[in-house]
Order: sequence, then C-alpha cells, then structure tokens
Amino acid sequence: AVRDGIRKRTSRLPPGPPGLPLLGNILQIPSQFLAYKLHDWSKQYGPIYTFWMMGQPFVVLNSIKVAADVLDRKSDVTSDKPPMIKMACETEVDSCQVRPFADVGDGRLYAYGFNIRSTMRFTPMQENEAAHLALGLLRHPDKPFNEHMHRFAASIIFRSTYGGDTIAHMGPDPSKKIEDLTLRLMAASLPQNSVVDTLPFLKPLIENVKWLRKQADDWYNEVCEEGNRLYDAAIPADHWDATTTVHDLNINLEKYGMTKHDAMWMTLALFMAGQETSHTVLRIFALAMLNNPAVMRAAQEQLDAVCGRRPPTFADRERLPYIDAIIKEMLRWRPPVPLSLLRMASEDFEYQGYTIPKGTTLIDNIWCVGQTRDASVYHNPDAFDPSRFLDASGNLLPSPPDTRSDLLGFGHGRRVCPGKDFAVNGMFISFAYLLWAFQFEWPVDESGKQVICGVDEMESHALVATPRPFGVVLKSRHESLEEHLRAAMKE
Ligand code: HEM
Repeated sequence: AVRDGIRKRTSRLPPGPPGLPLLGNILQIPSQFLAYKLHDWSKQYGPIYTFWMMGQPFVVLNSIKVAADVLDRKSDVTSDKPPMIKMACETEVDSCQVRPFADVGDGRLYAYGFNIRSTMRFTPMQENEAAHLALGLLRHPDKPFNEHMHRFAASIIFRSTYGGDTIAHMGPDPSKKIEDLTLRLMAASLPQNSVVDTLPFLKPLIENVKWLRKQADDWYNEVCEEGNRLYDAAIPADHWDATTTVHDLNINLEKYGMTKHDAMWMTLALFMAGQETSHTVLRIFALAMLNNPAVMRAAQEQLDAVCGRRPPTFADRERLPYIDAIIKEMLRWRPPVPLSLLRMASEDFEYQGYTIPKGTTLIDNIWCVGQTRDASVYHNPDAFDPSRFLDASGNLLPSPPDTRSDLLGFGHGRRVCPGKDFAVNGMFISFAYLLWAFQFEWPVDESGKQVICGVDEMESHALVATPRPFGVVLKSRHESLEEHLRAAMKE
C-alpha cells in the first residue's frame, strides 16, 4: 500500500534517466562534479527531469525559463530547504540555523540592511582592500597567488561583519579558526556524500552512536564559543563609519525578532557563505584573464582611458561597463556554486502538466548549458566573451527576461544569495584594481615553457567549483605603482 501511495504521488513527475529498482540512479551519481552529470542528462531529458536516489525524487531545473517559473514565480511553495540530516547529526546544526534568511519577502537579511543601497556603506572599505590586495601582490610575489586572493576575500567579509583592521599579508589571520570549523559544516551539507540523507531511516541509528554525538557536541560548542567571542568583540563601525553587520543586528534584535544566538549564527553564515565564494571568483577571474589575453587588453584599454595613472574607484563604475560585463560573463561561464543550494517543495504543485509532490528536492542547475549556457540566450556559450553583454557602443545591454540581470550565478527566488550586491561590488573593485595595476602572465618552467592551467581544470570543494591551484606572474603596468597604491589606501 505504501509503495502504491508513493507511485501514485510520483507518477506525474517529469521523466528522467532510468535507474535500478529501489536504488534509482544512485550508482550513476558521481561524488564530485554532479553538475556535469546533470548537464549531460539535460541534453537527453530536457529542461526539467527527475532522477531518483533510494526512492527520493530530485527534480532538476535546466533552463532559464523553467528555473524562473519554478523558483521565482512559484516561490511560495519552492523556497523550503530540505532537511540535511547528516549535517544535523555531525554538527548539531540544522539547515535553518545556517540559512535563516528567506522567511519574509525577498529574504530577511535583504530587509535588514544587506540590500543594494545599504551595502554601499562598505564600498570605501572594499576600495581600501582592493588597494591592499594589489600592494600585497607587488610586495610579496613569493606568497602563492591563491593565498593573496584568500586573504582579500576573508578580510572584506570579516571587516564588514565584525569590523577591525585589514587582515595582514604575512601576519596572523583572525578568521582562520572559524574558517576551519565551518569547512566541516560545508562538507556535511552535501547530500550526495551522505548515506543518512540518502537512507533517512538510518537517522535514529546514527543519532545514537556515542562517538558521533560527542564529535557533534565538541564541534558545536567550539563554533559557538568562537562565534560568540567574535560577536562580542565586534566594533560598531569600520574606519569609514559604516555600521558593521553585527552591530546592526545587535541594536535591532527586538525589531528583527531575533535572539543574540540567532544573530551570532547569521553572521557566521555570512562569513561561511561569503568567504569561499568571493575567494573563488577571484581565482576564476585570473584563470579567465590568463586564457583570454584579448579580453584583458580590452578591459585595460578602458581602464587606461578612464583612470590613466590613478587607480580606479567606485565613482568610475558607470564609465567602466566592460568590468561589469566581465563580472556577468564570469558568473555565466564558471558559476562558483554550480548547483546553487538545494530546495524542497513545501506543497504539491503543478507545472507543465506534471505534479511535483510536497517534499520533492529541487535542483537549480546553474551550471547547465540549458541555463547560464543557454545557447538561445547566450550565443557560443563555451567562449569567455564579455562583449555579449555590451551593445555596439560598449554600453551594457538590457538583460534578457528571467536572467535576474544576467546574474543567475546567485540563484533564484526568496532564497537568492543575500550577499550578491556586496559580492558584485567586491568583484568590481578588485577586478578593476588588478587589471589597472598588472599584466597577468603564465609562469615559465626551467626550459622556458609556460606553465598553463586550462579552463576546464576545475576542482570541486563542497558546494563550490574552483580552478585547481595555478601560478600567475604579475607585471606592474605603471611606474611608481607602489606609491599610487599607498596613496589610494585612505585608511
Ligand atoms: C560571487 C560570490 C557569490 C556567489 C556566486 C554566491 C552564490 C550563492 C548561491 C547560488 C546561493 C544559493 C541561492 C539559492 O538558494 O537560490 C547563495 C546563498 C547564500 N549566500 Fe551567496 N554567493 C556569493 C557571495 C556571497 C557573499 C559575499 C555572502 C555574504 C556576505 C553570501 C551569503 C550567502 C548566504 C548567507 C546564502 C544562504 C541564503 C539562504 O539560504 O537563505 N554569498 N549564494
């Protein structure tokens, strides 16, 4: 009877790849780069299909229109998060604590002071950090490129959240401990790596394993201790009088209906979600520039015409549309979070003659050619070509319908990334600074041969897809570059 019930509820789901009885498609699911597999299936099964793991359906959304229809237009029933059992078992954190943002309207955090207007308060700090990044690359060429990008990403998120000085190039990193602790949470949130999320009936068994409980308790206590320490040490405003996120939450706890514990977790979640992604976009940017020198030259010509010998600022943005086109192209070409975060249908709903039952997991397949690489919208999708976003005079074109301003890389609906405006500002100023300051070149080996990293040499880090480590040689484009950078650091 139970099997009949399930069959009845799921018989009108979109069809997808055939699987084995009970196991479904589980043996076809790779532990890394699931996005590639889902993309392959989309070529055969179209813009919406279902795959199965142990009796649980996963509906994959593979085109711009389908994702917008399901996640934007039906967001009242498609904004829930699936329970992450493994994460809850291993860390005592349920998905609500990490993703507490989308309960009202377009996401609570948006309403609370992380929207496009209010994130502008952080632009002086982001400008300062971009100058600091370029200065560090100039002064410490032996420090791996990856570590420079990592420092920058951690520093801008840390300062907007807790305040304080820039994280030093060669000194201690105040964000290191919380980063290490949160990496475990990220790994635990991947259902395809989790036996208990695939076989939920194992939950009581796993919950009662003593050593697992102890590990979870220890982890939870350590994170709370460090999270509270950072929260309590946060300062009200940065050097440019911008209210830090902790302070904004703390003085408004009652208005926002939150406890201090909620606010502490929310700020940790911002750090977790923002640090790795912001670090990744810088690495994808460098990979794109090194593999596309004509794009680098075009951007530098525009920067030279607008800024000349002084570094760029946010005030130049309107006259630097090519940098914004690079941001859009990067998020289309190599989206850092290729499958977004999982969603769950909170009610049965109808779509294109199918019935998607309550409890079905939904996957926003950002990676798929059908979406960010949709050939009908983005011609020649494999090429890295920012000019696709520009008209003949070099101005930004209006975005096609349903593409969320050509920024699909931040997801959809009520749960769209709450850090997106902050992230885009960070990308703008860091890309502009790096292109203005440096020529990007590949390193050469002892025999004089370039050591290249190809555009497909990616690694999968939990939810994020990032290029493998690679070397970059940066050649200064201006005389007295160090003086220009120091002058720009108005701290
Ligand atoms: C280029 C950088 C970034 C990319 C590509 C990115 C992408 C994403 C994506 C795809 C999601 C899932 C959205 C969905 O479910 O539809 C997300 C969620 C989230 N992002 Fe970002 N993000 C970036 C930067 C940031 C930054 C800088 C912050 C914080 C300052 C941040 C904070 C968050 C949080 C807290 C969530 C969870 C929201 C929720 O589930 O309610 N992100 N991000």
